[in-house]
Amino acid sequence: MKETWSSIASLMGVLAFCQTLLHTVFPPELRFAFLKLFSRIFLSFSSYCYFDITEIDGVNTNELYNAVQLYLSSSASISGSRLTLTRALNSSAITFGLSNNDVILDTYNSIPLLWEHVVSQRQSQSFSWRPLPDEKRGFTLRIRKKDKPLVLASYLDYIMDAAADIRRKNQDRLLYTNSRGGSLDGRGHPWESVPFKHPSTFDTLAMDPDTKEEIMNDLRDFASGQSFYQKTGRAWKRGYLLYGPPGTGKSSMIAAMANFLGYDIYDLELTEVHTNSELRKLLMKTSSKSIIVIEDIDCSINLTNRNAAANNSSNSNKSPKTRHQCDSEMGSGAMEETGSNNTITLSGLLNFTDGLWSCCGSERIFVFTTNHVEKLDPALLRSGRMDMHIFMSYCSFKSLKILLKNYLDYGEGDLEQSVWDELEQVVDKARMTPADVSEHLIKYRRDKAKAVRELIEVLKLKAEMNAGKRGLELEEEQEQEQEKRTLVAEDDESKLDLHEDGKGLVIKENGKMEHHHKE
Ligand SMILES: Nc1ncnc2c1ncn2[C@@H]1O[C@H](COP(=O)(O)OP(=O)(O)OP(=O)(O)O)[C@@H](O)[C@H]1O
Repeated sequence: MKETWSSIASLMGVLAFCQTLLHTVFPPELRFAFLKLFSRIFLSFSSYCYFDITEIDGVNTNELYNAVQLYLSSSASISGSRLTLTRALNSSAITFGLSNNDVILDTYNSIPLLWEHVVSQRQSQSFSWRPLPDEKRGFTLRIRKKDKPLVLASYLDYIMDAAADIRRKNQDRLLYTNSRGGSLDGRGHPWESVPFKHPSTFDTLAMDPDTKEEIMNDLRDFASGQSFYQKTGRAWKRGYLLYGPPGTGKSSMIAAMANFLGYDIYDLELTEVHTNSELRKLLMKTSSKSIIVIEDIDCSINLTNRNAAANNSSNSNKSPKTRHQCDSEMGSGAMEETGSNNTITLSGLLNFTDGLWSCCGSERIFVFTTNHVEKLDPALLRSGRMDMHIFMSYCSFKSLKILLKNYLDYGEGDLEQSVWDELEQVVDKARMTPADVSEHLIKYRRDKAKAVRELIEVLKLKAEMNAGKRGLELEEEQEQEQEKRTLVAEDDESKLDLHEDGKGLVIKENGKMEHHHKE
């Protein structure tokens, strides 16, 4: 035993001596050159080539490194045996990552690719304006030499796109508002943001399934249409007009759109914007992949103009009216432009949505909502400005089925056919909004059978009321028609009739006839 230890000690001594000799005979520069030469020879005989993607490129952060890290964190790579877990700021999702100096195999178009996460200690820095992390991190991609052109042409782009998608999905979406009277926050941003957590999706939205499918396809085409918009030279934007009575799901539709595409929402409160240049600044500060919403467009423009006019004339300090006040006060000339440069006008707004500014930003969706489509200026409705007009209607039978599924978990077979028939018969006539139906279902949701029974009763009552109202309206219309006819008849009699009968001018007034003979 003692002999073994003494031979190990003497071996170590010899090794230490050799190392000192090596360091003295071969200075570091020579050793480095030798290693380089060796690796070149190795690479020229190897059938693989290697790409290093370092975290920090010089002093700049390498975007590709972050993208690869995210890409490798996607579910496909969770099969690795040792992974790191992270949760980023502003995110509710946990992502997986490759551990230090671990490898993972990926395939792209059936080509095998090996990724290694290389982490080494950084040599201590003497002085730097921008201190670098202690660890030097990077990814090394190993591919077969013959696959190199294909990988370089599309694999890296594919990774960048996939990473952007993952980033969007992981990151909580934000809801931006400009309700600070146009002032900037501490960091000079005109928008305030809060995490956007509206749970509405196209699945929960109660509306005609065909229309829903059409809208979803339209959104899909838009989101994946970069090359189409580039090829045709059109601005990459799309406008939707949502109209219908209050409570039919316009706001829910916007939330569903945002959740479907993973876009942020900018809720543009026009009553807080006072000039066209303010509006331009706000729009310029929106990011791509976002939905810019202008709710109650009829009220917003009207209010601003009216306030501006009031301020100009009396310089009074009136507080802005709410949308609901506006709703009840709306006159028909809502969309008039003031023409003044200092005031936000319809044309100012339309100029932006028309694409004059779109050269500075792309992939934006505009959504305008209104409860009074008939009051909108035709300029706004012109095709090209609003690409799709979506009517959000009262609760139909198809919508009702979705609400019953959402709130009571009742599917086709869960209710007797006679109940479905009864619901189908009254729901259109009742003209209830999905909001009212939802309220009702929430109220009785603990007793599902009662909820349906009560709903049928309410629908019937509303249908009867509507029929009665319609009856009264019809009676009123008939009376008015009759009155009109009487007036016309009376008017006919009292009408002044002038004509020539060859002998002279004949004047017929109130049934009496007078002849004025020619001289
Ligand atoms: N089509 C719908 N599908 C599912 N839920 C709906 C629908 N319409 C309304 N609701 C329910 O009613 C509530 C109010 O609806 P929402 O605010 O989307 O209507 P709106 O048309 O935007 O109303 P307003 O014009 O008053 O803003 C929603 O939170 C949702 O629960």
